[in-house]
Order: sequence, then structure tokens, then C-alpha cells
Amino acid sequence: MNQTTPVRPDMFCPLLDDYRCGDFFFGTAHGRLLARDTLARIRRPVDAQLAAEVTTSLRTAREGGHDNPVAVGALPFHAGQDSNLHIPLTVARSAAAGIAPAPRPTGRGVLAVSRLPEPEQYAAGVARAVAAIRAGHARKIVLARALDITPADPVDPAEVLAHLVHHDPHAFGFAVSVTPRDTTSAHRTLVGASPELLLSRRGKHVVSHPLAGSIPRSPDPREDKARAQSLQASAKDHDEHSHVTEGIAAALLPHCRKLHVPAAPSVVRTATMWHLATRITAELRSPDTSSLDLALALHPTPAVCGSPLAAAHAVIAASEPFDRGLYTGMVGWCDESGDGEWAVTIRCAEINHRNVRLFAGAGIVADSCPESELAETSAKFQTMLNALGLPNTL
Ligand SMILES: C=C(O[C@@H]1C=C(C(=O)O)C=C[C@H]1O)C(=O)O
Repeated sequence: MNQTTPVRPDMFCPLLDDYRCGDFFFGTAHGRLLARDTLARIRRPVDAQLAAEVTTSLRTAREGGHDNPVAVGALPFHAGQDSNLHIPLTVARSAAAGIAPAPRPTGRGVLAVSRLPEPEQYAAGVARAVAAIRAGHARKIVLARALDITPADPVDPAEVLAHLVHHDPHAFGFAVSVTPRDTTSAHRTLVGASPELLLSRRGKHVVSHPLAGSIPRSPDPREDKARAQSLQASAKDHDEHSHVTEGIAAALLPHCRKLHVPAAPSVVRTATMWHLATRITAELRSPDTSSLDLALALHPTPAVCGSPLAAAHAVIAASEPFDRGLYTGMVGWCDESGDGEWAVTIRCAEINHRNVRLFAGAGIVADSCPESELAETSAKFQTMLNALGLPNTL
């Protein structure tokens, strides 16, 4: 693989076909990035110094003779946990990626499932969060749950990635190696298809495209359309969404001018969900502010944590019986000029040969109903259950 690989028109699905376990992959239908092997690792707590350390590592790579270095990887939800970033030895990009061919269907049996927490407990946690919000302790809290599944056959992350890229071509398809350095065990890979852009920076142009307020899609076209309309009309979902756009606008303002936040959200779809979405645009004040600086200023947004952040964090810590790790963090890349793209790490699963962990969460506000939030998280699991060839009833 060359440092920069031009688009090969003869290749139906450039770079996706080249992906192999251990690589970093990130892309949409508009462009893909595939990174292989490691020049420098950046594993440190996610704090105010992280972006500066990335800039320094990129400069050192350039001074060491590396052409056009890029930092790639993922950052966790919790500040204080370690980043999973590196500067790869080789990076290939393709500008127009096209739609991936349909991968062959895989149906898998299941040996064991563990639900964290059990669905009834999740619903009870939502009810407690609603009570806390109504008592004035917070305005919004995002509660997640996880599924630990032991499939009957081992899972190949490359197959799962191909399935995701085919079925959700406009999402950010990603694969990040999360194998701990001190282990000789099987590869661990975080694979997903995120529909949510935390932040992109190209030159002075900044874009964030948050999602909040969701409803599952229906296989019946009429019902599907009716659901999209009901989401667009839902006061509860607009409330949930407004915390996010307000939070992002406030975080961008110190770094940007010409901030534009559309007056009302639009409705966007994935293969399994409808979401309220707002495309926020702005112009950078200083070229010294990198995409990672900006993404860290936004993270975590009220779309994945809540509002106010500290109160939401406390309820999450008391309610979720698992570590989010990289889920609801960010995944993407940043180059030496500061340009980059960071997606919110959702609709994903950690795959470790015969073990997979799936994650899904939902934003809770004063008018949330526990059963609907449980159904929303079940629908969000479908993205990964489908890609893994697992039964959609888990
Ligand atoms: C937390 C997740 O999704 C987030 C929560 C949403 C919501 O509450 O409507 C929508 C998109 C995401 O920002 C997830 O998919 O796991």
C-alpha cells in the first residue's frame, strides 16, 4: 500500500476489500481511509494536553521523513481513560468510494447472551432518570445498555464491516483495533456504522451534524413514513434534540465565527432508525485550532451524555453496569494541517473472535416513557445484530 493511493476506478469497493484485522478503517460513500501498521502510538488520558500531543507526534513523524502523517483512532467516552490513537506507517485514501457490494449473508447461532442490565432493569433506570429530571436534577440523561453475545461461530470483523458499509453506505463505517498491547490473545476490534458526525474541519470550514430524537423504522413503507412524520411532530423529541444543538453551538462559539444553526431539525434515516438531525456549520477563527481541539471541546455532547453534563454523568455512572469504553466516544482522523473528521462512536460492537459486545443508548427527557426508550435501544441494536448475522430478537 502506498502512502497515498489514488482512486482505482476498476475497483468496485476500494480499500474496504483491502481491510484486514488490525488495520484502521474509516469512511462513508464519499471517501475512505485505510491505515496499516504503527509508527507511533498515542495512548494517554483524554485531557487538555491530548490534542497538543497529537500535533507534536505528527510534527515528529514529518521530521522523521514521514510524508503527510495522519493520526487515526478512537477516544473513549470518559475523560481520564486512555486514547486509542496512532500514527500509521501507511495510509491509503479513496475519494469517491461508491456503494459496497452485498456481502454474502451469514446466519449465526447463539451459545449465550448476557444483557447488561436486564431489559426490565433498564426500563426501571429510565423511570428513575425521568423522576430525577422532573425533580430538576438534570434536563436530559442518556442511558445505554449492552449485550454480551457468544455466537456459535467465530466472527470475522472484515465481514461485519463489509455488511455495514453495504447496508448503511452514508454512515461512517469504522473498524479500530482495540487489542491490548500486553496480550497474545485474539484480535479485538471495534466495528460500527455511525450515522452521527461529531465534527469535521477542512481548512476554515467546520461542520457538526448531531442526531437526537429517534424512532425505529418499519418494513411497511406507509408505516415507515408515518413514523418519520410523528418524529418530526414530537415535542418530546424536539426537546431532546434542542439540548444537543444548544450544547454544540455553545462549545463551538469560542473557536468559530459565522456559526449557523438551522431553526428546526430535519429527519434523517439509517437502515433501521429515523433521527432528528441538525447540520451546524461555522468558520474557524484560528487555523491553529485542529479538528481534534474542536472535537474535544464538543465531547461528550448532550446526544450521548445529557445536560448538564456533570449531573448526567453521575446518573450514568450509577445506572450503567458496564464500562462504555470507546462507545459514545469519537472515532476518526486528524492530519498535520488540523483537518480531520470525527464521528460519534455509536451503532458498534466490540468483536473478539467468539465474543461480541453490542452497545445502544437513548436520550431521556421529562416526557420519556421507559418502554419506548427500551424499544428504541432494541431497534438501535439491529444495525449490529444484522451485520453479525445474529437473530434480531436478542
Ligand atoms: C446513544 C446512541 O445514540 C444517540 C442517541 C440518540 C437519541 O437519543 O435519539 C440518537 C443518536 C445518538 O446521538 C446510540 O445509538 O447508542
